[in-house]
Amino acid sequence: MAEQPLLQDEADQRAVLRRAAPYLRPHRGRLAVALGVGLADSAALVAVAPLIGLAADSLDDGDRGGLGLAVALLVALAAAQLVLARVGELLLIKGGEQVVRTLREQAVENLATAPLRFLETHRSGELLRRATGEVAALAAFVRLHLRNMVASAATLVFTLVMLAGYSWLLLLVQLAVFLPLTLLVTRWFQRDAGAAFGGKAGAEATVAATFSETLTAREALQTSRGLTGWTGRFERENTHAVGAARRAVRVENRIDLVSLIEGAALVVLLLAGGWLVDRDSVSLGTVVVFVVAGRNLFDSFAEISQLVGEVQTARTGLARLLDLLAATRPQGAPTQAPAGLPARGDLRCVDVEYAYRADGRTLHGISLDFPEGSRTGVVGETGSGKTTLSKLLCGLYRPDGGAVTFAGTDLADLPEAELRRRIVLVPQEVRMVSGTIADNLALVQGGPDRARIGRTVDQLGLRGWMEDLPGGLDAEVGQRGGNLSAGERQILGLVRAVLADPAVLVLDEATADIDPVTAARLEHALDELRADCTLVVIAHRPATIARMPRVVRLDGGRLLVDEPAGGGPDGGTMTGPKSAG
Ligand SMILES: Nc1ncnc2c1ncn2[C@@H]1O[C@H](COP(=O)(O)OP(=O)(O)OP(=O)(O)O)[C@@H](O)[C@H]1O
Repeated sequence: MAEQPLLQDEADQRAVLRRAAPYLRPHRGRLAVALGVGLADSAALVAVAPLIGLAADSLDDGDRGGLGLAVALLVALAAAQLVLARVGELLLIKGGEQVVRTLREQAVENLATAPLRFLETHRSGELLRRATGEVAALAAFVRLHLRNMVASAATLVFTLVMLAGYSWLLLLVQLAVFLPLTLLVTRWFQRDAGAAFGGKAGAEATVAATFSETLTAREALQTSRGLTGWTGRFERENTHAVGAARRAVRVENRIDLVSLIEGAALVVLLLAGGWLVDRDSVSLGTVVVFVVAGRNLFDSFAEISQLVGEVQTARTGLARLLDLLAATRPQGAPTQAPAGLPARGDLRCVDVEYAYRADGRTLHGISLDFPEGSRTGVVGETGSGKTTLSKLLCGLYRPDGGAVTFAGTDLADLPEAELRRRIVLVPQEVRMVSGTIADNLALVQGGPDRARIGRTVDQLGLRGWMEDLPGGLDAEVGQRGGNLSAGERQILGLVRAVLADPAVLVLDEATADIDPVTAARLEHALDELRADCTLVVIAHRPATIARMPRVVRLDGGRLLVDEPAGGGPDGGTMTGPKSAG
């Protein structure tokens, strides 16, 4: 079984910043300037306390000149701080938003090129949540809290350094009360924060994924049994999510204990300061500096403590997003087609093995040649592995063993765009994007214009059908093509495939939802495709297979029959085991 990176509910929260570094790097200049201005802002704030201390000492000494200077400096500092605070905030928000934008774009790009198996293995709601919800939470953190976080941390450090310059003794007294208790509380918080916040985010993502499945599978769920069972599951997940949110709040509340510790530290500071002034060990101004700066100290610590929850949420979101980016990072994807790769060629699979699960193989040693221009029907009972084979033939899955090659080149060595130019799959369920029919047909590489679309519609004998559609080419297809019937979507899927003019066209039950008369007409038109287009048609409908000169039958993931239809000799190369079928 091919190794699939699986996303975990509780993201890896180690070294989050180091893992985020590649996304920060392009914006490091802007971020450095923003940080520099932020630090200058904090330094200006911290400088207020010594100036008030200077004013207090000048007042105590009757020094009017010193008092005037201190007041003038205070006014200048207040004005500078106002400007620095605003500029720093704007720069930091702008830098942070750029980083978030880079992450968002990368997530969308990675998901658009992620291997099909990765997308199939994860619930789309979960992927959506990581690629949009977590990014939105990060953007909100940047807008609302990042600046406060940086300013508070810088203020805390600068204040400690400044107070140490005034009186080691008073600082030690203050820290002896404040620090050990606060560290204990913080450690208590941190011990459970990762699991609590990760659990909350994971539980919310599960609810979101189930909700999005409710919307996509609502018809199936509307039977009374389906809905009851599903509602029960939704309730259980919801209860779990509420429990996880409560746990996160309880853990977050632990941080509030820091306010109590602050009060105790201030009382101790005033007692010790009064005693030291009484003994002339420190000046009155120094105690004033400690009281004023102490406020900064506690305020910034309180701010940090209050933001710890937000930081943890943002950190968890970032970690979940980074996990998604790591799991979907394009790995060694070829960027250039091998020199001389022809536009047309033989498709071949050699000893192909494939397993979805570790406990059982789906395809066993399939070897088949599809020479250029050949027409092959693939049949087999439900679950025999036809769709799996079609995805391997188109390079949407990588074989666990053996290889699929086009014109002698392993599909794994072809860049995605080159592969799609040559091999196109039309599945039973045709995907559409919102917009008009013309928009959907123009999605083909090269963006065909209306004239070319018109010619292809004519070629497939669909002119009348298209004209009967209200709005014709300009009809809105609705969300996921919901304004069209399943058969109409299939017809458009076929038109789109023919417009792509691939070397190999693989149809997996691509006409199953179309009425037999229209299907026969379309299939006849497909027979008339250019002679060098290889056609592989998977179908249960006998009339569809009857048109094929060669038939391959799968049974339990093994090649049972590979022979010209009706046992004739003109069905193309046969390399697999043959039987009478
Ligand atoms: N995404 C998947 N994850 C796990 N198992 C899968 C997946 N898709 C298919 N299978 C299993 O692989 C086997 C082959 O499935 P496949 O869809 O290839 O059969 P099929 O011949 O195309 O069937 P049908 O005629 O119903 O379309 C089945 O047993 C199926 O349960």
